[in-house]
Amino acid sequence: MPALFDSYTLKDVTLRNRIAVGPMCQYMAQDGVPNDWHDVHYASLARGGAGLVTMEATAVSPEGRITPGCLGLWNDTQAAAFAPIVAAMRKAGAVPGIQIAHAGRKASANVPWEGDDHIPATDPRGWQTIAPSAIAFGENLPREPQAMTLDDIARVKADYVRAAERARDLGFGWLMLHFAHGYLAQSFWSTHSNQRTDSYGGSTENRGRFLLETLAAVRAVWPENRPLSVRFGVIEFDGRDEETLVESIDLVRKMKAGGLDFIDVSIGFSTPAATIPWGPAFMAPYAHRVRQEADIPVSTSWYISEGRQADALIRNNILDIATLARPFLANPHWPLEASRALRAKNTETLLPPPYGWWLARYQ
Ligand SMILES: NC(=O)C1=CN(Cc2ccccc2)CCC1
Repeated sequence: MPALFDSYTLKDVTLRNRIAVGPMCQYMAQDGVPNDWHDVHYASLARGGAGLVTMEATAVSPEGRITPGCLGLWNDTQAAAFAPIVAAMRKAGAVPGIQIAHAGRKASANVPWEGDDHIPATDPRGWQTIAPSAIAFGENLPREPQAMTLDDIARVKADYVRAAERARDLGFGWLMLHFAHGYLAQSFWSTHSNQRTDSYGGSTENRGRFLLETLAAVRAVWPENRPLSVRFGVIEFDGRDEETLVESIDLVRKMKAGGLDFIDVSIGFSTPAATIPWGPAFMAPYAHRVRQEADIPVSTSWYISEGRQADALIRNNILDIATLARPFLANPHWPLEASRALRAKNTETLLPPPYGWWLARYQ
């Protein structure tokens, strides 16, 4: 029976435990370049003992950023600044992961604590966004995106490939494509946002095309022996959940056939008219359903916060990995808290010696 502090091996990568730090936008970059904020943030998360630390949504192009403060991996200056962060995460014993992303019609926004809304068209900090169709998300993100041409689609796929190559060459051990949360890839899948009449819109096959083509293009350059995952919104909580789940699980099967190794199951967030059933580990049942029906290892996040809760999800084979995000903002050493709750005997090795040696003694 697997447990939270068991190792996990996928392809040639082994995580020291089943705990993953999920990607969390920091919005602290300039021109997409990592700086001392990211250096300290990611090193401290890795030193906290998690098996996998996935860096935040990193844009594959300038217009793919959610905000001007997002990280990017579209040029060599950015790539060079990631190198010491990857090294620090590895040195701390975590597998370094990264999420590469394009925000689509949710791009060109102010950071959450400065409005969490679209930058006005008159403000030079913003930019014209692109999406499958010229349909705005609404509410705090009212600006209408430009409908993508087939050339735009080809370019963005190529941008994903270039970012994946840079992540590969930087030595990241785990790559996650951001196919969730109403951003570009999710917006091709959802009829809330995709009303194209060409081969990228209409049928489920057409709406899944951008995701499958992008996955295939990235798979071709991402090493076969390193896990390739996606974070994908399988449900919208928009009143059509069963229909969306069935279609989404079928698309996950196609992604697996296309070389996907792992999926982090999340929410579509394609419409402001969603009713999210917030609650303890509320996405775990959906993730488990994807795991069983698409026969692929899964993680999920969302309101997983306690050691025993996370351990139960692993022990009962609900999830293969437990992804936590905000609990790690509150406590980068969350795995220590969990190991104490579970009376695990790994404090000595969980944290680096300057911490772990003392914490394992003189209780
Ligand atoms: N880059 C991402 O995937 C982000 C996801 N978020 C999770 C979230 C979504 C909706 C409501 C609460 C939290 C917050 C902002 C950035």
